[in-house]
Amino acid sequence: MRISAIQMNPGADKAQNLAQARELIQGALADGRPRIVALPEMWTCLGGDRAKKFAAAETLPPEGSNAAGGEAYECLREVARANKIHVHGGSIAELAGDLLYNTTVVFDPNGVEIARYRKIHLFDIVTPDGMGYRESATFKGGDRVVTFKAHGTTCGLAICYDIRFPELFLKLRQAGAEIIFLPAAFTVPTGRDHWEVLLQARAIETQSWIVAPACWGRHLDGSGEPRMTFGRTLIADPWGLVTARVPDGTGWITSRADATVTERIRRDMPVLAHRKFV
Ligand SMILES: O=C(O)CNC(=O)[C@H](CS)NC(=O)CCC(=O)C(=O)O
Repeated sequence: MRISAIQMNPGADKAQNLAQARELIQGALADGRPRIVALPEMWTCLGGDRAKKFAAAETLPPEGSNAAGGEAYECLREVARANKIHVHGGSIAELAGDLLYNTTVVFDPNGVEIARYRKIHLFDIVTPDGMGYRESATFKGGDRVVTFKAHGTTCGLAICYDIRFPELFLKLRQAGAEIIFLPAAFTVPTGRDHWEVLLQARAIETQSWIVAPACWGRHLDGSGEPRMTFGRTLIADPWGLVTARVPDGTGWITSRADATVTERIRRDMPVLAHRKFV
């Protein structure tokens, strides 16, 4: 199954971000004939203040209802249906009372939402450059481990900072995942030292393909300090090798996630059966 991961440079203008996403997805489709296209974390609004984040956020329709949603939600649905592909919608801000959820939605080629995952681990840390992040001031954490099936393959969902919690990835593997999506907006100091290592480690441990679309560059909203993200969108195979990565700038990569590779690695090195503690 061929999968594309998109690297974007979203700002605080939602309409511009939607246009950028559509253009990059069309590029990936023309170039690589993927069956699944995946976007990065918070591609609808990055670098904006709290008010901009709330303005870009959407109320999601009740899960399983197939009712109409907001602008980004319907944009993802339309791209899936028009191109007959699965669309992994990176993550978008979901209205949840006085806070938001950081939420992934996935659409099948008929434009039906087949999965919804709310980021579990929130980024409340200080990076080595002294910058403080408090995601929990704006977002609530989810509490459900989510997988979905695409063309018979089980796929698992995680978002950004979740990558640092291997127990979530073990749960995804135990739920049958062979491909795990990790949309991100990594900081530059943590990305430089941890991004590839963490993704490769999770790929090796879970013996799964890891698809990690990332935001990249400066995210300006015309006021205050620009926010910077690391980028380096990549796909790793279940042996942990990086099969493709996007250089600085916007763009995409496409890799073929070959199930026979996954099966062989899991058969020859049955780490799941060898576990002692969980
Ligand atoms: O807040 C938004 O607008 C979008 N969300 C993000 O950018 C999130 C929370 S601040 N970023 C991360 O989780 C970075 C993780 C990271 O960089 C690491 O684990 O090192």
